[in-house]
Amino acid sequence: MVIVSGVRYAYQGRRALGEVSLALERGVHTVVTGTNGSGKSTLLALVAGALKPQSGSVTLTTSRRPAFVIQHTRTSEILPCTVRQTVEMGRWPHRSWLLPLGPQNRRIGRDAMERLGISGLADRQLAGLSGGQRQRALIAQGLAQESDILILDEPTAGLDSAAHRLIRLAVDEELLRGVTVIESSHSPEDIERAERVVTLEGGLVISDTGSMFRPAISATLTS
Ligand SMILES: Nc1ncnc2c1ncn2[C@@H]1O[C@H](COP(=O)(O)OP(=O)(O)OP(=O)(O)O)[C@@H](O)[C@H]1O
Repeated sequence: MVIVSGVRYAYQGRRALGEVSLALERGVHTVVTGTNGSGKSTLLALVAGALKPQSGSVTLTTSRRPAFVIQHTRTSEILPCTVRQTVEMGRWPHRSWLLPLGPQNRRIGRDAMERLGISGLADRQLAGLSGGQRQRALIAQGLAQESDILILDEPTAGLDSAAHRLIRLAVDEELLRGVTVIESSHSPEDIERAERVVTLEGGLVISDTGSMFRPAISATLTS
């Protein structure tokens, strides 16, 4: 589904990612972990196509653009849009050219807000929200894209346990739909739930468990 082959990336000549090669299988939940500055966000941005490899290549065996959810701390504090507008941006690639979003696209946006427990915030400005609320809006935008690859950069960082659980549930639902999920996390709980854990250090992969049995999903969905 995702083939990262000999990828390197440096910011202003300083190495962020050394030579990284990974093949990520369709429908597998991979968590990328590692210390601060180890290159997790850079790797995710390269897979998402938000950054271009300076050498090597990233190949996706899908024609759909991955849904890439950045950390809320990386969004502008002054974005002039509501939560609803933010989430509905996830539907823009699906709308007819220059036309407003139709009822089907709006319904998908509403469903995504509901899954993240933010329907009551729909008309609030994104900039006026707490960090955790803003993070949930960004994740709802990612879900609304209905891509077959969902890339989440530290989606649960700084969230309370209720929000954490909603996000885990949403991710599990995506996995059951066959979506390939790649997320970065420092959380032992998130790492425990992953099928595959890739650990970076200094821009290099220092351990990779490969795909493992997925034990936690059905338990979460039935509890
Ligand atoms: N826009 C940037 N400009 C310059 N250097 C950057 C930039 N973004 C990241 N870096 C550097 O690249 C390296 C990898 O950063 P990256 O954000 O990928 O790490 P990370 O593992 O995601 O870190 P964290 O856990 O703190 O989010 C770090 O040394 C960081 O300082």
